[in-house]
Amino acid sequence: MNLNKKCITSDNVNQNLLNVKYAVRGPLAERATQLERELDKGIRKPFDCVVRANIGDCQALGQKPITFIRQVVALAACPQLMSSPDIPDDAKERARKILADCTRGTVGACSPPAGLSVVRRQVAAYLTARDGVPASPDDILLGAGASDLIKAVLTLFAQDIDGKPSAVMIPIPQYPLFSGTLSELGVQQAGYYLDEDNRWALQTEELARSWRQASQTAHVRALVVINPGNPTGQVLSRENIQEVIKFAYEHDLFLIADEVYQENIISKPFHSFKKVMFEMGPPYSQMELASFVTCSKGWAAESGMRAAYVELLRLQPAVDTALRAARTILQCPSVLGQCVLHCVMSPPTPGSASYPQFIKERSDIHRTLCERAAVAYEAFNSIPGYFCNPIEGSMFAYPRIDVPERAQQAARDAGVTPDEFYCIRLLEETGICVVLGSGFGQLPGSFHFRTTIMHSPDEFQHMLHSIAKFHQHFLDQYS
Ligand SMILES: Cc1ncc(COP(=O)(O)O)c(C=O)c1O
Repeated sequence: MNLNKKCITSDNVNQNLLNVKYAVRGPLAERATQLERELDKGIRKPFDCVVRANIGDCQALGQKPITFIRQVVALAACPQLMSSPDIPDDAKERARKILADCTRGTVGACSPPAGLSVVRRQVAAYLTARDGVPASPDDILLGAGASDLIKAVLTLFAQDIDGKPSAVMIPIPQYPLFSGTLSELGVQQAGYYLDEDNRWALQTEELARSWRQASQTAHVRALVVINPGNPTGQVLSRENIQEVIKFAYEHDLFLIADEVYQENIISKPFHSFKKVMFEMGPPYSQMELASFVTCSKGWAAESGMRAAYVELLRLQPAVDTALRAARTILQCPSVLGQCVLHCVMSPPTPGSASYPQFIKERSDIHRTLCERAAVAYEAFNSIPGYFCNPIEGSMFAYPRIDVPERAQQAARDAGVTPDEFYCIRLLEETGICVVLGSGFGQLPGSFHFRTTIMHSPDEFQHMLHSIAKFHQHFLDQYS
């Protein structure tokens, strides 16, 4: 073997991997890390610290974990704590209940690949209460976060048919888990634009346009909807969901409903796709559906625990078997993560020992979310050249920015897109790290960035103030 010659190179590696992009942790985030190191070394910058506004990870921004969840996890991991007088009885009961379903009563042993039965039953009970339609634990698969499960479901479409590639419809803007995973799998993306001038509504004419265009070269197989939206923060109305379901029915599309922000609701009620499908009755209530919820979001915000579920409805048994066989190879999702999911699906109820503290913690988190959404909306819309839709759900603002023509030219000269140019300048001059709109997709000629809104009040105010000041300076330079 010639050791100077690599066995695997960019020419012979799986070419799909070379196309994977995930802007949330892309070059801008890497530069932010570098800037932090430079600040640590005492190198002077126009700012004192880097503000991470790129990731939707609430605990990374200072949100405290829910005590009940952590007590159950601690007990499950270390049952000796059962004798502790400091932990309430309902947390102990919960841990005992979960451990009773673990092999030999330990979270150190693998669960079945689909997840512990006790957890899947709890998910089904939660869904039954949420939708008013019986859910079955047999339709639930647990995973290491929604990312893991979404990838598993998208893999089902990585198949050419009669020599024609498959395509999956995704919103633009979208969370780049979808575009990145489809690139990795070699599945075509059929983007449909959300209507920014109409609170990011999902227009069926646009779905039809996207479908027609993609159908010229591919078999369009599935339709992804992210509701509440990331990065767009809209919550779809029931009527809008009905239109989407009808569209999917008429075009033989498998529905993929990413509903991970269903508990991050600010100003508009959330309707699950499943509930609306069942309310519509046959034939819509008989369609295939995959819907996802994760512990990374909502009030739990336990991203590091990597726990989520997918509910899979009316899959052909052979497809269900194939998907489950593929999941078997991965052994099982983290059993501690499954404990978190159990708590999220069934939090303390009135009358239980943990309830008062739980309800306070959960209400504080929700109040913070609503306050930040209102502040961000006001602040962004008060900056000349900025436009931001109301943030109805999720935990992001996605303002549109008028980038002056001279700045667009400067960006072209620098070989970057105008939004990248803007975001790099913002980072270098203020230390604020956002995610450029190109990472999510945007109408050609429009420019955005996404920022998380879950910072502490002081940091958030400082951030909004710095962005406004930066923008004025940018305009002075390029207008
Ligand atoms: C819309 C959307 N879907 C899925 C995910 C994946 O979440 P998880 O942490 O459970 O993998 C995220 C994470 O940010 C998201 O924003």
